[in-house]
Amino acid sequence: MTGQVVVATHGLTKRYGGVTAVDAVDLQVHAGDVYGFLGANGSGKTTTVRCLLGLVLATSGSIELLGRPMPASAASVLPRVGALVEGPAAYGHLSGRRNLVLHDASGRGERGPAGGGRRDRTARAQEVLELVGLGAVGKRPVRAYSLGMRQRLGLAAALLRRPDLLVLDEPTNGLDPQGIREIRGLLLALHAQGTTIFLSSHLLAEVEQVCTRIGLLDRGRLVLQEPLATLRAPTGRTVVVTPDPDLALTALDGQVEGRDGERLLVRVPDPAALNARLVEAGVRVAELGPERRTLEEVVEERTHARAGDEVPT
Ligand SMILES: Nc1ncnc2c1ncn2[C@@H]1O[C@H](COP(=O)(O)OP(=O)(O)OP(=O)(O)O)[C@@H](O)[C@H]1O
Repeated sequence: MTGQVVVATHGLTKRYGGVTAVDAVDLQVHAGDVYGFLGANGSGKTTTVRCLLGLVLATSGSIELLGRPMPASAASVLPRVGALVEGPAAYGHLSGRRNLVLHDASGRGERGPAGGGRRDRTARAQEVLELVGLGAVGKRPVRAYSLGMRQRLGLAAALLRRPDLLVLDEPTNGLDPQGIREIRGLLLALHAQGTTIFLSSHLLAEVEQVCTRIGLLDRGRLVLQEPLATLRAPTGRTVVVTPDPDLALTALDGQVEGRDGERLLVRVPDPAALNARLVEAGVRVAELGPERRTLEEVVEERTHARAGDEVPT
């Protein structure tokens, strides 16, 4: 299954009147990915997710989910997709568990573990409640739930059918750091079990910790789509922190590209070789390692790269 394309779009475009919310986007999500779909507010993430799930119709372009065209194959594809889009809806006067049972019963198409009678549904609901950490409060009415609990209930609903693909739009919205950590752990566990995850978010640090591949939207356009490991690969420079920066500057003769107090950026790709040279020259080294860009730096660079492109209309 790994390597198979589970989400593919070609030239996906969505216009609302004069606003192009999504602009010729070519997405590729492979089986086994945790795909981090990044972009500032209003960049078009939610619209893209809605198009993927057949909730809005694209203006042009094509979409395939799990190898089948969307929305034409929605009836057969969607039962294999778990989705959490823009804040989960639930009946406040009913318990979390009852909401899940209703959700289960109303689902389109039945597959695998889904189906069965009321007892099966209740058991399944309890199972996913426990998975998202709501096992003990499943019988309470949802109106008594905190925002974080509601978010987790939404995630539980998305997991009911043991989906092959999980599509989550800002799943940590409104959660506190503890809640964010819990969702992160859950996503990692699901990923380890083989679920492919498409996660839209504007929280770079979160995405950096769970995702294997990154797509970045900037004003409706996909300006970056690469494995995280590639983006975070060493830049070919080495960072040195030393209490003897002047001595280091002399010893490295022209290879220092930047200096910030005791921190030097050196145009040498091999930290071990550089360390040997510094020690030999009598330079004390406090820290030394390959320079890597953070996801935040990459995103800023790609987003800014287009800032000057704007043609006034
Ligand atoms: N139903 C709609 N009618 C008109 N314009 C819309 C509609 N939905 C979205 N848009 C516009 O499309 C653009 C992209 O919005 P979208 O909600 O997809 O962005 P987003 O990246 O998900 O942002 P956020 O993180 O704020 O949800 C915005 O300019 C928005 O105003």
